Amino acid sequence: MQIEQTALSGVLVITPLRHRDERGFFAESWNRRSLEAAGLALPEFVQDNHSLSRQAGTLRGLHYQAPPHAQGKLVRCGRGCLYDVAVDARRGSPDFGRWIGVELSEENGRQLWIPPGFLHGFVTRAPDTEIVYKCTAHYDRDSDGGVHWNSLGIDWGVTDPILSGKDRDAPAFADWTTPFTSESDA
Ligand SMILES: Cc1cn([C@H]2C[C@H](O)[C@@H](COP(=O)(O)OP(=O)(O)O[C@H]3O[C@H](C)C(=O)[C@H](O)[C@H]3O)O2)c(=O)[nH]c1=O
Repeated sequence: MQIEQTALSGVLVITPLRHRDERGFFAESWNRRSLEAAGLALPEFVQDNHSLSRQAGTLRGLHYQAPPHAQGKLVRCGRGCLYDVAVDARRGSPDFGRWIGVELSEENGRQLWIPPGFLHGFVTRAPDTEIVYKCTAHYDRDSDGGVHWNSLGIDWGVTDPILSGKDRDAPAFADWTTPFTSESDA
């Protein structure tokens, strides 16, 4: 397994080892003991999510859950290809408002660890793309929120994505008050 830092402190790319043979491959997509042996102790996960987006150019984001329901997410692409984006939303952070994007695909097997306190979104780069991700807090509809995808200068590679009504109407980052007041509050 490989663990790589990104330009955002705390956001990591984790790539499990794939054991390949003539049938295909086998990989341990999640193994707490292996990560801890590599010096990475992630919080406990309590919920797994799975969504399918039928068309390329589908954008879901930028989403968060406010404290005390803030979610850390370990994201991977089970089928297809997507561009996954994390934005630091912690007002106390030197990276506040900064973003990174990573291509996750069934081919590259990469995973993105996004700690609580970050906005999360992705845009699909292939039809019938499936995302699966582990969350450190349960879904809480009342603390679920969003920021407009096109209000942070993120280069999504699309100009007219397929969006939910919620995402189309989300507030711009500049007009939004983050609920994450410091790293400890995330
Ligand atoms: C997130 C969630 C949603 N739902 C229900 C609520 C709606 O009836 C339906 C679709 O929800 P939504 O439109 O919020 O789904 P996405 O647009 O994929 O939202 C997700 O996309 C971004 C990328 C994320 O990181 C979040 O996990 C989440 O915000 O599933 C649940 O029952 N449980 C859940 O955990």
